[in-house]
Amino acid sequence: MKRRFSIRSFYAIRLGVGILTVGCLLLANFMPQRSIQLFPSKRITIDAYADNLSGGNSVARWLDKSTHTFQCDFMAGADFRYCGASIKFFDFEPAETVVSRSENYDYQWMHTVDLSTYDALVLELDYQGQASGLRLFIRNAFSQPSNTNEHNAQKFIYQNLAKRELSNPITIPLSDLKVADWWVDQYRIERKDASVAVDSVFELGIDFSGQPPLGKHTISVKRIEAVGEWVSDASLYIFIIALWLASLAFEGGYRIFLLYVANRRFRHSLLELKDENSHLRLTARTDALTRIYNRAGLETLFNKLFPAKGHAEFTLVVIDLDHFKKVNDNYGHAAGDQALQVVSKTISQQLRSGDIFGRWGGEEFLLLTMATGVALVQLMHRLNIAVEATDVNLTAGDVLNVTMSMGATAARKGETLNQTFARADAALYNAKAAGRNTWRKK
Ligand SMILES: Nc1nc2c(ncn2[C@@H]2O[C@H](COP(=O)(O)OP(=O)(O)OP(=O)(O)O)[C@@H](O)[C@H]2O)c(=O)[nH]1
Repeated sequence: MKRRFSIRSFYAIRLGVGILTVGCLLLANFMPQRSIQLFPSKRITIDAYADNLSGGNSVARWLDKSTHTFQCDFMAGADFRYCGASIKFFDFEPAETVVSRSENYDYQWMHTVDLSTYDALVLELDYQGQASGLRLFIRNAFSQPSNTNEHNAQKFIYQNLAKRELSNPITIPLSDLKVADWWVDQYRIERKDASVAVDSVFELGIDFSGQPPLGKHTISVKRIEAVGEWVSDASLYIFIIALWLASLAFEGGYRIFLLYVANRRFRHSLLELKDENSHLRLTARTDALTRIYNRAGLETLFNKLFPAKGHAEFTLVVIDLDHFKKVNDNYGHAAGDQALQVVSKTISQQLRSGDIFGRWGGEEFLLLTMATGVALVQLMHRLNIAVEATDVNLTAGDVLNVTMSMGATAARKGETLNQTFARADAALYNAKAAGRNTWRKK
């Protein structure tokens, strides 16, 4: 299996993730802020209003609509003096954007803006007058069954702006905004609903904090913008941590996978070695021509049985093909080989599973059998008859029959292989002397 990753690849991945981390941090620092211009805009109306709408004497009027400059003329009369400008959002472009509420003004709010993904509001205002400061206010749609459509019942959020701040653009973090106490009191808002929300803003306004001094005050609303980061610090850090965790998890997982593969390969080669080993052991003990035990194989087994533990427990039989030289001389060596193969197969077929049969060398075989007495006699006869009756069909087309002579002897207690073998060999000699194709026992 081809390895796609090496340890060096992991270092490369770590370096890549490191570079990506630094890149993200730099990008987050140098990336321009995300912003939305709320004012001026074509899809808004800005209207100036004052307490003369509710029975007071203060009036609001536009001095210059093109610069959104209006004047509040506070006059005594109302219990609570007010005057300001209100910006409302639309999803279409209204015919007129700069209006006065006293002129046939429609209160319905048309469209909401979600500012919750921003961090701050930036305001540019101009103020001429004797008040200590102005107030930015926001109304966010607040749906309670009882007050769904009532304009004043919508969540009122504000921040006071000191007069001295107004000479420059002011940045008001959204987290600095407050929910007005009067709104909470008046509408008996539960504490869980009394927190700042800017997800459905439908009105932004500039008016006065507290009770402003009587007289004329001039306000120009130049610009209102919401600004924020493209990616919050929290998201950025979560992303970086997730990136590292993912790369480390990948690395860990892949290392485990590599270990698993290496382990499997190791186990596989171990099995192969085992197979090879047993194959070698088998070949070392097997005769290449006849596929029965060879001399080494027989000796290994005989070493466990000799010196003989008991008396006449088993019989050792030496088998020798008769006049085999003639077979070779008359039919050729290859025919002799074929005869050896056929004879060893024929003998094997006559044996029991406990019998040990192998080629001792040349045309000589050894058989160690548990058969003794009558069983041995029967076996010996059977073997002589079977071999004699088996045709050796030579490749050249000739059919050959071979015979064999056998010498058998029972192993005596304490005897070595050589001692038993010598007696069996003497018995074989007797069989040969008796005319061959027979067996003798000693
Ligand atoms: N084809 C072949 N011949 C073999 C092999 N091993 C031994 N021989 C031959 O077997 C013959 C054995 O001959 P001898 O020992 O003289 O005995 P024999 O001709 O079988 O006669 P007796 O044993 O007296 O019956 C020799 O010609 C060997 O060359 C072998 O692996 N293949």
